[in-house]
Amino acid sequence: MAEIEIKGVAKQFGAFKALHSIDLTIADQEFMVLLGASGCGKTTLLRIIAGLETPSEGEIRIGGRRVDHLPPRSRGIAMVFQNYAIFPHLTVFENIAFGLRMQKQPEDEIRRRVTRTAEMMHIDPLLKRYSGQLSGGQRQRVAVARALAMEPDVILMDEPLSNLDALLRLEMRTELKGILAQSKTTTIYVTHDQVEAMSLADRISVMHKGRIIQAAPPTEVYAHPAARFVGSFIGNPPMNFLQATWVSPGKWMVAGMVFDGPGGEAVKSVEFAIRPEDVRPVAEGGIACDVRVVEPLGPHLLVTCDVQGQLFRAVIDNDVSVQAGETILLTPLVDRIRWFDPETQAAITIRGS
Ligand SMILES: Nc1ncnc2c1ncn2[C@@H]1O[C@H](COP(=O)(O)OP(=O)(O)OP(=O)(O)O)[C@@H](O)[C@H]1O
Repeated sequence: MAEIEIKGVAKQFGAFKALHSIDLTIADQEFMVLLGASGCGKTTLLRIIAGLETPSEGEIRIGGRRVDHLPPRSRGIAMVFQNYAIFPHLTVFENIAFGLRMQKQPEDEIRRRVTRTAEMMHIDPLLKRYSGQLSGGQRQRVAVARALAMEPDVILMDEPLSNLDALLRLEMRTELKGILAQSKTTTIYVTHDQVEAMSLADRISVMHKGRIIQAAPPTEVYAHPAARFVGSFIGNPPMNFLQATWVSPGKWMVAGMVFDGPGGEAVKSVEFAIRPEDVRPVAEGGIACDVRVVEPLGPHLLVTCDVQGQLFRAVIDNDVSVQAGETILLTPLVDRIRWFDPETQAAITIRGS
């Protein structure tokens, strides 16, 4: 069992606070992705879990055992990093065996584990090759095989696919998902690529300025962002936000249309949000959108508009005739509308949404 518990973990670099009291529990065998823009603290959190960095505050437990005072080698983890430290002068076999030799495992055990993980990663025909002669994708597999050969409880990965070209990235992503699901390890995977995060994760922790803003399954993060930041970071193009004005309890005017929204005394102002794919063109009664740019995206059109001085993007079917300079009417799918508090930026939940 390798549940990972992170409690109140903070990290200060001089006067700069890189992490603010992080609380996160990753279940045994869960695939958790840390997602966020450059500098949000993902790598720092991963390095603290690995033991390569000491937290300024907080505790870390792996499988119930407190590890934050233990050296990396005693934590039962294996790591795969962006510049995956494959030794070019060693064969693939010796690269995969590297950690096992450090652990002084017996020779027949080393052979068994190297062969098994090489088969798993489809690099068994390459075992005798020198790693310097491999392609980027093959080197990447060697790095993952080396981590898996340790049979760790936990694998930590920091942008492991970022050096690969787009097609190889896609292939490796699919393979990694399958292999890690079989291997029964608990995985923490750092990326700033939201597509990678969505496709791999059981849960995504969205980080922003040293905090975890939301930790939830990918579909939940996408459909129900807990904060404005999450909606604006996840999704390509991201969520649209429009100002709303109060009409009467539970009714809000948004760009000339009235919608049911948050009610109650406490709600004084709200922001309306809708994903670009959750609007439909209508002949009358929609939000008036002044079309600025139309971009064909294969099956869809990306239409960038101005709505009363606010940027609004719509993804609509490519059989709709629309041109820059026109005004079109778009109506949002009512069950996809989300509301945010402009002050706290937190999502306001209303019944049924
Ligand atoms: N050793 C250090 N000394 C001072 N500041 C640091 C140190 N390491 C990281 N930081 C700062 O802490 C913040 C978080 O860095 P971190 O590397 O964790 O971000 P990240 O989200 O992984 O970004 P990236 O995707 O660019 O790797 C950054 O502002 C970084 O400049």
